[in-house]
Amino acid sequence: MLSVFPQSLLVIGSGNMGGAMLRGWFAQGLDPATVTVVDPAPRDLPAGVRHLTEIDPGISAPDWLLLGIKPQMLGDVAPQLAGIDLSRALVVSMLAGVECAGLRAALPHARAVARIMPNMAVSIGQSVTALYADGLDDDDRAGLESLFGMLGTAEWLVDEAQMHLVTALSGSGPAYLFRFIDALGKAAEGLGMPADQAARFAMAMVRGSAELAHRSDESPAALAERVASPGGTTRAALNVFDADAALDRLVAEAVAAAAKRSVELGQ
Ligand SMILES: NC(=O)C1=CN([C@@H]2O[C@H](COP(=O)(O)OP(=O)(O)OC[C@H]3O[C@@H](n4cnc5c(N)ncnc54)[C@H](O)[C@@H]3O)[C@@H](O)[C@H]2O)C=CC1
Ligand SMILES: O=C(O)[C@@H]1CCC=N1
Repeated sequence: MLSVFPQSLLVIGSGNMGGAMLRGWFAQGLDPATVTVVDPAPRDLPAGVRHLTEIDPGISAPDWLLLGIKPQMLGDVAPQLAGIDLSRALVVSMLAGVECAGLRAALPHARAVARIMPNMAVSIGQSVTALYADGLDDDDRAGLESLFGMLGTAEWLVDEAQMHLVTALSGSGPAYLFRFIDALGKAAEGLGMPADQAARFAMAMVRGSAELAHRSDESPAALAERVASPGGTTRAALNVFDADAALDRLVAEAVAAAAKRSVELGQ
C-alpha cells in the first residue's frame, strides 16, 4: 500500500504545534527517519528525527516543508531557505495571518504552497484544521486532507480571507475555553468552594457538556434552554449573560480582536 505520508518532511520550527503534529503522525505510522527538524530550541523533540539547530544548505530536497515558526520570523527564516531545493516541495504553513501570496513571495522557489489553521488539540488528535490553497493539484489536496484528518478533522475554506476568522474562532479558541473554565472555578472559589475542588468540577462539567453538545442533534443554544428550568438557578445566571447581550458582545469583541490581529500579522 502506498504511504499517505510525504517521503521526506522538513519541519522549520517544532514548538507547541509542530512537535504535537509530528507526534500525532508518528503514532499513525510516519517514519521519523524521513523527518528533518530545524529548530534552535525544539519543544519535546520526538525521538528518531534528524535535528538541526539551523538551516543547513546540505538539507536535501523535501516533499513537504512544514512551517511551524512564529509569523514574525518568516522574514528572517525565508532567506535562509533560499539555498534549499524546494522544486518538489509543498510548503504547508500554519503561520497565522500570512497569506499564500506572501508565502510564495518569501519562497518563490517552492513548487506549491498551502495554509493550515489547526489548534492545540492536535496533541490529542482532536484539532479542527482549516485548509486553504489556491491552484493546488488533486494529489496535494488529498495529501493535506489525509494528514490533517489524522489529527482530528480537516475542512477546506474557499475564501482565503476566512482564514483570519477561523484563526480567531478555532485556532485561538482553545484559549477562550481554558479561560472560561478557569473563570468558573475562580467564581465558585470566590463564593466559598475549595479551589481545587472548584477547578475539578469546572473541568468535569465542561468536558461532559462539550461531549453532550457534540453528540446532540440540538444546537448549543437550544441545549442551554433545556438546562434552564423556568424560574430556576440557570435562568438567574443566563439573565446575567443576556443583560444587554453582555456575553455575545464580549465574545464578538474578543473574536474580532483576534481576527484583526491575524490581518496585522500578515502585513
Ligand atoms: N499555539 C497554537 O495554539 C497555534 C499556533 N499556530 C501557529 O503555529 C506557529 C507556531 O506556534 P507555536 O508552536 O505555538 O510556537 P512555539 O513558539 O511553541 O514554536 C515556534 C518554534 O520555532 C522555533 N524557532 C525559533 N527560531 C527559529 C528558526 N530560526 N528556525 C527554526 N525554528 C525556529 C522555536 O524554537 C520554537 O520551538 C505560529 O505561526 C502560530 O501562528 C496556529 C494554530 C494554533
Ligand atoms: O495566538 C496566535 O497567534 C496563534 C494562532 C492561533 C493560535 N495561536
